[in-house]
Amino acid sequence: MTLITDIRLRRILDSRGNPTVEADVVTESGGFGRAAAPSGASTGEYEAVERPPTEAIAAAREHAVPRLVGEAYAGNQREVDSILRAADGTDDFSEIGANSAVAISMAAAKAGADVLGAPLFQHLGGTFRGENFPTPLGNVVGGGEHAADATDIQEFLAAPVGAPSVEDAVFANAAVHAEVADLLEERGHPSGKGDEGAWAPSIDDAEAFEIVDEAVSTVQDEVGFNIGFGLDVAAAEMYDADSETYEYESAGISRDTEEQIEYIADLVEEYDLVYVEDPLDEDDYDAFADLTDEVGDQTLICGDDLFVTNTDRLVDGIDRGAANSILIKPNQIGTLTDAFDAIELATQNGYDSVISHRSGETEDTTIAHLAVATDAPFIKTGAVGGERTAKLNELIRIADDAT
Ligand SMILES: C=C(OP(=O)(O)O)C(=O)O
Ligand SMILES: [Mg+2]
Repeated sequence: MTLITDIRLRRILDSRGNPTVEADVVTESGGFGRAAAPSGASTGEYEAVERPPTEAIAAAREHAVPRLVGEAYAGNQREVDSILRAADGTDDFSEIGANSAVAISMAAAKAGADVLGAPLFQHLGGTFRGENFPTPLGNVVGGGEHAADATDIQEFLAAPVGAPSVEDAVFANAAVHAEVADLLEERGHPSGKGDEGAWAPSIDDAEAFEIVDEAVSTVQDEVGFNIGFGLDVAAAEMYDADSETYEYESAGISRDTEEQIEYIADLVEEYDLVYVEDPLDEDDYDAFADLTDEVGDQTLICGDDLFVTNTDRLVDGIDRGAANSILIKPNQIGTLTDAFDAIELATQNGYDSVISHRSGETEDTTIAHLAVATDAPFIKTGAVGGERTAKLNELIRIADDAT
């Protein structure tokens, strides 16, 4: 019943106005799944390769589609994904593009769920999935590669860890986002938004810390539950390999690796940070390990560019005690099977998985289902903006249907 009978690929728009790949998968019994690839801006050096969509689509039509249509079952995700890997023939999806691969992989999962008449999270997670829902990390102020002339740290995140429900958490993040706008206005920094819908004011990180801290406290008092504070430093983007320093350009500060570790450890203390992503360069496992040693019992130290959803890199991290959490972005690795394998390996080794959007997104909601299916403690998918609220609203619907 889930034999794949047709795959269609097309170019559609992403949230930055760039083209991306969308896939439709149809099965023998009329099951249908549609999914689209997201796209990063602060991409990790070791990510699977995103090809220009026209090339990725042509290559997938030539190499992957004929091997899947009439041959693979959408309900058998591992089979679909191993055919995608074999059809590509490289380690990094540089032939058919990780964008074509992930779109087909996710569309096949949705077609498989459709045939079963089950929601995607249940198809992926099975009946014995956990009963928890992820806490959304809401990007409220940001810069780095996501906005020009804004903060050096890429993302200042609200983390409503005490929220009694997904719905309360989603609305709390939106409230922090709105409160930040008021504070920026009061301080004379009216601001536009970056790629993920966070405010992108022309201020330095020190002022952003003050503003987000105040906004989080104000909303916390209003809603009556705990809202934490988190960061995606995206430090690989500010690391200068020649001078071996982290360059904070808006503040005119340069930190060597030791200073960077101490700076981050101090921030964890001062702001009681519950989440710190990519605080160090993507090649520096040892520095990640040192920081994890220092503050890993107080906060999540999450590897995004460090691990790129790749089990080989995660094994290296586990061996060296680098980080205690992994960011999961299916398009970084190319298939849902690879993403699941990374989550499973992480769980077995006491690392928390955080499911994530990309800065370039579509209305696709697969990651909301992936987070619920895998019992992930956090999902990072923005606070406001249509392509972000697509996932947040889907989470609210999933929680509503599942409880
Ligand atoms: C979502 C992120 O940004 P991008 O998609 O640009 O890598 C990130 O760095 O976590
Ligand atoms: Mg990141």
